[in-house]
Amino acid sequence: MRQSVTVRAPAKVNLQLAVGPLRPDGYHDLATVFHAVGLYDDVIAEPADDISVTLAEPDPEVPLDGGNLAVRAANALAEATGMAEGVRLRLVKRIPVAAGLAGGSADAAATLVACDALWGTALSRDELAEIAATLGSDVPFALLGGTAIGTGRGTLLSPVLARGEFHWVLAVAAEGLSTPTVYRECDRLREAAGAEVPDPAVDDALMAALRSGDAKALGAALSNDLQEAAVGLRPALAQTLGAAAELGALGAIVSGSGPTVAFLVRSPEAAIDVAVGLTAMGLCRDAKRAGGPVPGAKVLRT
Ligand SMILES: C[C@](O)(CO)[C@H](O)COP(=O)(O)OP(=O)(O)OC[C@H]1O[C@@H](n2ccc(N)nc2=O)[C@H](O)[C@@H]1O
Ligand SMILES: Nc1ncnc2c1ncn2[C@@H]1O[C@H](COP(=O)(O)OP(=O)(O)OP(=O)(O)O)[C@@H](O)[C@H]1O
Repeated sequence: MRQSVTVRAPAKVNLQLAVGPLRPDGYHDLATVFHAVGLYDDVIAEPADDISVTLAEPDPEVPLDGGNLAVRAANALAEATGMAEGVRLRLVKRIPVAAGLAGGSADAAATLVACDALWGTALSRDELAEIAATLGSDVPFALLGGTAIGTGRGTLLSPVLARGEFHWVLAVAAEGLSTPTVYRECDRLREAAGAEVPDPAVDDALMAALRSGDAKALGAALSNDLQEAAVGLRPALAQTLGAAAELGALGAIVSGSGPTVAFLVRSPEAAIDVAVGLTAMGLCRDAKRAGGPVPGAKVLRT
């Protein structure tokens, strides 16, 4: 048996997030364009008698019991394969928690890959993706990485060929937002407006921008149906989004359920300008630079 496996777990932004009506099962049908970016957690897995998790840096927001998404992933893989092995998981968290960047989902996907290697279960990517979908709507994409269209509740994926690399600045807020709360607020706003909610569809202009690698067109095409709800719950986000033009960004969008705001910029140099500007204006707790698209959960070392 292997001694230790380290897997890299990247964050994501949603370049588009179109949200359909509330379904009877409590989820919403989506048409989303996921995009994995170069901001990573590391999941280090070592053989053990039972399944446990520790953090490289203590963080009271991250549970250390069976509620941790990495532990849930290890349990789900053990159950699906009949494995009696344990694992000691250590998380090096760099992705901010409850930030709309799918950090917990990234850890879950990376744990599936790590335990699959450690336990020698050798499941196919499709088999891992099936287990991933039981853990959360963002987890199958966290396995796949790159850029992909997500439909259904976000678990039906089709990869997109994006030309070139894009540069991002992620403006991290001081406090997270709960994903179900943001979806509920979106439903409430829609009900109050009384308009019919159309079936979600992927935007052609966004797809064309990705295919041609046109960052300016991509900046103009970014969209998120959860943005109004996230701003309603966290009004300060309006100011952060509003700073995009002044800072020379090509576009800005709330990432997923927020509250992180993702700024698309022209170059790594422009990313430094935007990060410095956001910090100087006091608009975020932290401004993280990242490029993308990048591969999903991937073994770094064994
Ligand atoms: C906002 C996004 O990050 C965009 O990619 C995802 O849709 C959320 O994915 P996630 O955090 O993996 O979400 P899950 O753990 O599957 O679901 C948490 C809650 O979010 C809401 N939810 C999630 C996905 C979806 N398609 N519709 C929903 O309404 C539901 O209230 C659900 O109970
Ligand atoms: N390994 C983990 N890392 C971070 N949070 C975790 C983890 N396991 C469980 N959680 C819990 O999950 C909640 C959501 O955290 P996460 O960082 O995944 O949010 P998010 O990025 O907003 O998710 P998403 O974008 O997928 O909706 C946190 O409040 C935390 O208590």
